[in-house]
Amino acid sequence: MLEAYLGDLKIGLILTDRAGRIGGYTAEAKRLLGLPTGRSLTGEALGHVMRRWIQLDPGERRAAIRAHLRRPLRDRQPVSLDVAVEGRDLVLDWHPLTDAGWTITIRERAALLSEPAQPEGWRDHLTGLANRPHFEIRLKEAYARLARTGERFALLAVDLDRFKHVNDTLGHPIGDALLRKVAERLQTTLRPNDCVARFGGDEFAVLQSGADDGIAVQALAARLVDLLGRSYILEGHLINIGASVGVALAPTDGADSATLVKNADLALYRAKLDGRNMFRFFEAEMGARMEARRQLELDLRRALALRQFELVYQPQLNLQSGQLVGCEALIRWRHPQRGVVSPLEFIPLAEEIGLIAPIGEWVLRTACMEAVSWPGDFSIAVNLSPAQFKSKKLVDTVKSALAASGLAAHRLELEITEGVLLHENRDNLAILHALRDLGLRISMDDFGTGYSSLSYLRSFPFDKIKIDRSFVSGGMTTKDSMAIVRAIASLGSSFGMTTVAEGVETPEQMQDIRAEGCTDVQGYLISRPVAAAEIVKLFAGQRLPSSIHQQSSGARP
Ligand SMILES: Nc1nc2c(ncn2[C@@H]2O[C@@H]3COP(=O)(O)O[C@H]4[C@@H](O)[C@H](n5cnc6c(=O)[nH]c(N)nc65)O[C@@H]4COP(=O)(O)O[C@H]3[C@H]2O)c(=O)[nH]1
Repeated sequence: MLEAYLGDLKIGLILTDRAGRIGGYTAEAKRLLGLPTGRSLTGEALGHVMRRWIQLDPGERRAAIRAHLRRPLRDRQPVSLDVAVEGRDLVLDWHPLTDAGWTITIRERAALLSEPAQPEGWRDHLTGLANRPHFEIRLKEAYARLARTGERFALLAVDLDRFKHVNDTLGHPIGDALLRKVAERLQTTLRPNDCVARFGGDEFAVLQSGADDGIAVQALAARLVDLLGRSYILEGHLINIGASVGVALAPTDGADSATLVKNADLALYRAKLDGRNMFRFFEAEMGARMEARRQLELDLRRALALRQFELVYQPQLNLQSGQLVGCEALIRWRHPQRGVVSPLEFIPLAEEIGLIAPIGEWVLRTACMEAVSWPGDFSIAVNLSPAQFKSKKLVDTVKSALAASGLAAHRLELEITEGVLLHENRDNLAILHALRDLGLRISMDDFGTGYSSLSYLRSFPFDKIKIDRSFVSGGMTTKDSMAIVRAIASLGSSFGMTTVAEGVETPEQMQDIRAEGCTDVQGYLISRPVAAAEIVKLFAGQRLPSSIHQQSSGARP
């Protein structure tokens, strides 16, 4: 008989006939499958033998295993299955034989590892998920399977959004508990041959096998984002985090593990840049875009030292007096090859790579130095990015810029956006109060575009509200926009704040803004942002377009 013939070959091997009855097997196969040594398997149906240990699995997985095997076995295609039998991680491979039977090889995963590791050595200690070395082996196996059977697969790189915040505010024990919960949720999405791993920190990865169509991969990616983004309750804390997912498909997005991992990471990076809490599939141009960004980052790191920044100034007009009252400083980056780079392009990058503090300090010092030489009492407004509030030095930097330039504090205005007050940030509120105590003014920029603009007015006594230009020259219907402008202007007037309408481009817009009760305007109609020498001339001569003079003195054009 075959059993005697195969003897005690040290591999797990089972042969079946076309009807699925066992014709031969090795003792190792019995050992691995946890079957009693004395019992002969010859003539038994393989399905019957398998049922015993499939039964050990929870119901959901049992059905999944059957579904996983059904089609390949029917179509006589090779198929692999990962199962746990009596604590052993096994890999079973079915191969069709020419006589219509099958060979089934059974291997213990430990034997697949190059170094003799215990199962615990494959696990992430905190969550019990696979760890990176184990995941890499599974990836290699998936590639081997792909070569053998053509079975495609997907790699989903998962990163938690705002995890660091939970760790920082609620402490590491809660952070750890949260990671365990995330692991549990991830495991519920698994099918028999999938693998989920924690790479460390809040980085996870899922290997989705049998990903022959993008639809199944997309469904899993969407499910991960949804599942991990649902609220968690841990030790009485309601915790809301999100998850970003980057997807790379094998073999299209990577012919080897390293490329696939790199491309899934690029897609993940894109998901984060696009606003987090979403998934993105890898696209070939992501690599090129990443490279372009890396180059921009290198250039930006050198820009301060190479003196490539300059400031332009955009004046603001008081509607009642018809006089210019001050201006906003806006940064420009004059790059030798790229030309003038917009702050919208490089400020977010500077925030991300930690360069905003030195750049912001340069803006502040330069603006104060320039403004001190202007005639009269014109104010100078400087934008502060929320990231600048992270530095403990902000108040000292402002103090020092005022002292070094000799600019009177009441002439300096700092513009902040809602990011500074998001989540009722107490530290930032304390910094704002300390800044105001220096005698300068604080204004709320881009008002009306945030989530809860009105509530910010309650949390801090702003001196000025700047109404976002989308309400003035943006796409909203004029009627709706003007209703909002009117509401903000009346709010400002009852709080005793100046209200500046931004982005005024036409005499008609200016006329409407005046009718709604705003106190000041800023926009291309008054002047585009201009160089320092030019703003001095504007202030000295008050040379404004005639339509503005007519309007500001009350006449209708
Ligand atoms: N279509 C139109 N646009 C108008 C008009 N009037 C002014 N603008 C533009 O609107 C932006 C106003 O600045 P912001 O809302 O503070 O928005 C600023 C601000 O958030 C940021 N930014 C600029 N300079 C600095 C800086 O020194 N530090 C920081 N942290 N952010 C800055 O970059 C944003 C964009 O700045 P810019 O590109 O200079 O764009 C400026 C200005 O050129 C108009 O009538 N029509």
